[in-house]
Amino acid sequence: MTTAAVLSAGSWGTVFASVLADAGTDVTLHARRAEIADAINERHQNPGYLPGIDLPEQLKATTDIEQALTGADFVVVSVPAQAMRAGLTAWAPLLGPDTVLVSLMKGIELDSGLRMSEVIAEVAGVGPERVAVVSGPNLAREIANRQPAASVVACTDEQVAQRLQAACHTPYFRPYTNHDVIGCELGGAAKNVIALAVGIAVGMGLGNNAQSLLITRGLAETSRLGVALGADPHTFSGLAGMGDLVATCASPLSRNRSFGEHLGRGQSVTEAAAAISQTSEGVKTSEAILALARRHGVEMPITETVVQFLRGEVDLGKATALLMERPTKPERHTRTR
Ligand SMILES: NC(=O)C1=CN([C@@H]2O[C@H](COP(=O)(O)OP(=O)(O)OC[C@H]3O[C@@H](n4cnc5c(N)ncnc54)[C@H](O)[C@@H]3O)[C@@H](O)[C@H]2O)C=CC1
Ligand SMILES: O=C(CO)COP(=O)(O)O
Repeated sequence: MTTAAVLSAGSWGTVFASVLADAGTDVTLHARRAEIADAINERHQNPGYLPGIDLPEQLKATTDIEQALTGADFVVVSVPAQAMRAGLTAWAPLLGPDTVLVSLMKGIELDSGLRMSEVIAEVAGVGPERVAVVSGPNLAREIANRQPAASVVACTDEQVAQRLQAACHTPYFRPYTNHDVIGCELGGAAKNVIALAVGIAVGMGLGNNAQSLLITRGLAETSRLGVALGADPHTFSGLAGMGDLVATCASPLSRNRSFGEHLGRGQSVTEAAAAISQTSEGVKTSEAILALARRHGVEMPITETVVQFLRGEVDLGKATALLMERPTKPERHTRTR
């Protein structure tokens, strides 16, 4: 039987662990707090993150990281992107020699500009063939309710991707394999920044035309950066690109979109963070993506405006003007700029 450890028991970690359990994988979920592990083991619930959701009875939880990691075929990491390096540095000595590490995270590391799979490979000292990524339109609460969803399992090693695909395929969760790790990860991280922008527009009372503008041009600037980083451009019209962007930007369940809505209604970044209370990766990842774009000479006007607004350099009116009053241009260039 395939075995997996999932670190840790936040929204998506808990739900993806449930998907693995429903797919017949033997899963241990690592929780930092004993009351979460107890609630999962005794009542099959994680009320702090997923109130009212019944988790699979076969899903086990522990606060003992060694117990979680020992013998795991897959170690699935789902913590805030900026906290991942520190966490994995502590866990790395406990990993088995053949363990495959799986990232569920949709963020870029702020200091280094590295994607999560790159940080994992660096910290764990493993090659890219032992690191996989799961990314797609996967709002945790919908999947917790076993509503149909699809996702992408990306790895440079097709056989590893297929093993993970089998380990998480259920009647309600349909994973596709993909070899384009760069594109899948960038699509997941960048859509959080665009979801912030869409949320801001919604909070300002702007309509569907403005939201569609941000989604469509957001995808265009994401694709430009992706191509510059070596991604396959087709990935951005797939589940991990357009698919995730549309689901996140359209859904009130998205923390990033909701965070943006608070900002668009005039709240500060601190007030919005307090109101959301869960991970909104786009806030810090916007800075990381803008730095990457500048390094590669790629223009990302929406991301740049989100960053300026989050820094308090422009207000809502100026941010809107910055985007709308840019010099006009053809919709599609063959160059990256
Ligand atoms: N929630 C969702 O619908 C989805 C989330 N993701 C991604 O999964 C990753 C994790 O997100 P969620 O599980 O939703 O976040 P969350 O905020 O619900 O949970 C974060 C988890 O990380 C743990 N953690 C470990 N070190 C931490 C630290 N230093 N600071 C704070 N928490 C720490 C927390 O205890 C908690 O269990 C993010 O990168 C997110 O973009 C991806 C797909 C869907
Ligand atoms: O990644 C997600 C859906 O695919 C979840 O988005 P949020 O992190 O904005 O809630």
